[in-house]
Amino acid sequence: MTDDVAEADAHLDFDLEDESDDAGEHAESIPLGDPCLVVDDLHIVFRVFGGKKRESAKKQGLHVQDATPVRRNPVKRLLGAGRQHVGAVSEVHAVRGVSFTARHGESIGIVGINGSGKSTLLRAITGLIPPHTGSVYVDGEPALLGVNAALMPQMTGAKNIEIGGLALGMTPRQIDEKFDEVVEFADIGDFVDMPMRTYSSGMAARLRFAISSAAVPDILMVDEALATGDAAFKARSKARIEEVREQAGTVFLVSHSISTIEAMCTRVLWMHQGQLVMDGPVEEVTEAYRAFVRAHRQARSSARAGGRRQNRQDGQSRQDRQRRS
Ligand SMILES: Nc1ncnc2c1ncn2[C@@H]1O[C@H](COP(=O)(O)OP(=O)(O)OP(=O)(O)O)[C@@H](O)[C@H]1O
Repeated sequence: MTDDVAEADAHLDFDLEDESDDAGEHAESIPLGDPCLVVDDLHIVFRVFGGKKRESAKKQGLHVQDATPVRRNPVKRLLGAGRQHVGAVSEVHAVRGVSFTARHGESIGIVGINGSGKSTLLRAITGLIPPHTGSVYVDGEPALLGVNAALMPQMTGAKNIEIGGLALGMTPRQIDEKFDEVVEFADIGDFVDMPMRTYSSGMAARLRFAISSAAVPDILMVDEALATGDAAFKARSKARIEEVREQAGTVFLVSHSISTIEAMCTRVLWMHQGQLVMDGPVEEVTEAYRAFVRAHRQARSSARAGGRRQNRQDGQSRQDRQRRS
């Protein structure tokens, strides 16, 4: 663990106490295969136009700096008039020097407070975001259809199963064969013929998970989808994750629910302020992460109590002064 963790700011937001249906369960370790993914000193930097993201990223302790101004060709500048962003260009260093190796058959949880870089790391592994520096070597095809992935909200669930399946490299025939299974797994019933924008967030997340795991991918990425499901869905998801691992696939699971991570993973990566602060067996990392979260909750509530005390004292002194004058 680095000093960064000890210095973490008070911008914390997570569900540590959501100990749910899967509390107390543990994923079984299976013999691991060869490495299937190597992440080597990976850095991801976003260029941000205007000040809003920059301020929120700064609050989370991320490294934000002014970027060198982009010189635009004068003709393009004129053509683009009215579409230019207002405010300075800055950079958010969302992933900072992350390195690790994953093996076939591993189920790896990624934990960390909001804005620590978990989703960015997943998206970089799938190739959705190019590395600023460093490298990602993948053996196999990662499937990422987490809750942030863009299926088409205006299209029906059925059409999205087709699009999602094609995006994952399935043939139209394979999609046809898997169709009923996906609908049943997602438990969306007749909603399959309704546009996805009419779905509850839970239904949409379940459908994404069902699509992304339909083809038993080499690397399955799951970003929070399981958090929105009920006990039965979680049990089905767990079985699906096991199936992927047994067929020598690798699973990455981002979740704010420690009990879900404990139930479904065999290894945990803890991200903080874009860095990998701990990488190890589930119990070791979740114990340290729980302690970190509790310490910061305590620090935050003491700071709030101190603030209230100070306000009361200030109010009292004001009243005293008014009485005297
Ligand atoms: N497209 C983007 N442009 C600019 N900054 C971004 C972009 N995507 C993410 N960021 C910033 O990068 C940092 C890491 O974000 P990321 O979504 O990876 O964190 P996270 O750990 O997944 O957070 P959460 O738990 O809230 O989902 C945040 O400060 C975020 O504001």
